[in-house]
Amino acid sequence: MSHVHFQPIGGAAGDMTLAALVHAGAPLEEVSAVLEGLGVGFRIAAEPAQVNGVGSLRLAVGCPPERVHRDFRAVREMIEASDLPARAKERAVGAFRRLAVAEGRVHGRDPEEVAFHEVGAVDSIVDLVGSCVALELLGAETVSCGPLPLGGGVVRAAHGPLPAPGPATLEILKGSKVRWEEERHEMTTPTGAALLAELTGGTFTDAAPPMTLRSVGYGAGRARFRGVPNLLRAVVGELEGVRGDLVLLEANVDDAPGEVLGAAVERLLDEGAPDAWLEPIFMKRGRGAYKLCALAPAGDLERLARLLMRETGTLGVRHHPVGRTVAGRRTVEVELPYGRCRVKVGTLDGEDFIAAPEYADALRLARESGKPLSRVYADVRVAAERDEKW
Ligand SMILES: O=C([S-])c1cc(C(=O)S)c[n+]([C@@H]2O[C@H](COP(=O)(O)O)[C@@H](O)[C@H]2O)c1
Ligand code: NI
Repeated sequence: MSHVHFQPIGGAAGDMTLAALVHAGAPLEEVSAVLEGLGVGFRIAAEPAQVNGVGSLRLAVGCPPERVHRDFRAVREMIEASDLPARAKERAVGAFRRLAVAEGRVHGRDPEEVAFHEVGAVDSIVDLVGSCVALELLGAETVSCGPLPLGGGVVRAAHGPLPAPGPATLEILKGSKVRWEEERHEMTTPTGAALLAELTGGTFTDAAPPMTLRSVGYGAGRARFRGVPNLLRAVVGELEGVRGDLVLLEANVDDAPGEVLGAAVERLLDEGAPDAWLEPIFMKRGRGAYKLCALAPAGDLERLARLLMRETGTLGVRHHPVGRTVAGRRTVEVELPYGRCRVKVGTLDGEDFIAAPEYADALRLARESGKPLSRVYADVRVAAERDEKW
């Protein structure tokens, strides 16, 4: 299970977050391809930067002039109607909600109707949605972040000069631990604060969980600070060991056809259950039936239990917290004469113990090359050994 810990050394903004995740290994072309599905016109330029000698990435988002009114309601509907992975949608909408609620409080507006100015809207959509997609590409299930730094001085905004930190930034961070730095610059923007507050649930701490380090990325800010490098660092790692963050949902069903049960399993998986399956059982008086089981992240218990009831018609769902011992894992890639395939490598106590070809990639290669799936698996394993990927 992957975890990303952000260190907001010089602060955080939406573009710095996306830049740090891309620099840590999330492929920008894949992020852009998913964003194109939203139908907003944009360009992203990624330029390598040196901040106090540290190699990093700086992103610039541009967009053609557009005449679309984008308030929170419109942005939310656009994200919800998209093909983004369920968790990326939830995270992105949650971040926009925090931004809209904060702006609404500052400017005395209904959050639903807070307008994101056209150019700023596309910028924020690319930064926020892009970061959530990048987290999916890195497989990040959990995120932590150190306390965000707040600078000072004045920033130029659409309505004139504003005090830094922006009033919206402070609204978003109410209830969260922050850090004050003696810089006459804005260090954390409303967009950066909203995204990181959503990803961490508003708890900012330097205490990252123990992990096996996989990659590190640096997102560069634009201003030059006197006291700290203007960088946001993303540290990506694998958590391993005992975890107690899942709940097992179970329901015995004896009156639903197989297609309905199969569809329920698919929906549960699509909606964020890490696993879902059916077990044949015998109920009272020897009646054959199925037990529908799903693992749910603790925070999604109610939503997934309701989904299970709606899909199967069952009137109740049992749930139990489940502990699990998990291995660390990372994804590598191998090149075969007929295409590329990802390989999941499992680690225990820092040592690799298994390398498993990614089923979806191997199946695609088998279909494209006409080779049996078992042959593709064998070729992938040989290539992984040959290239010392594990
Ligand atoms: O334009 C508006 S309404 C605006 C409001 C605020 C408040 O804090 S309220 C702040 N700003 C500043 O605009 C830039 C861009 O912010 P992003 O979050 O989109 O990166 C930044 O300097 C904000 O402080 C604008
Ligand atoms: Ni504002």
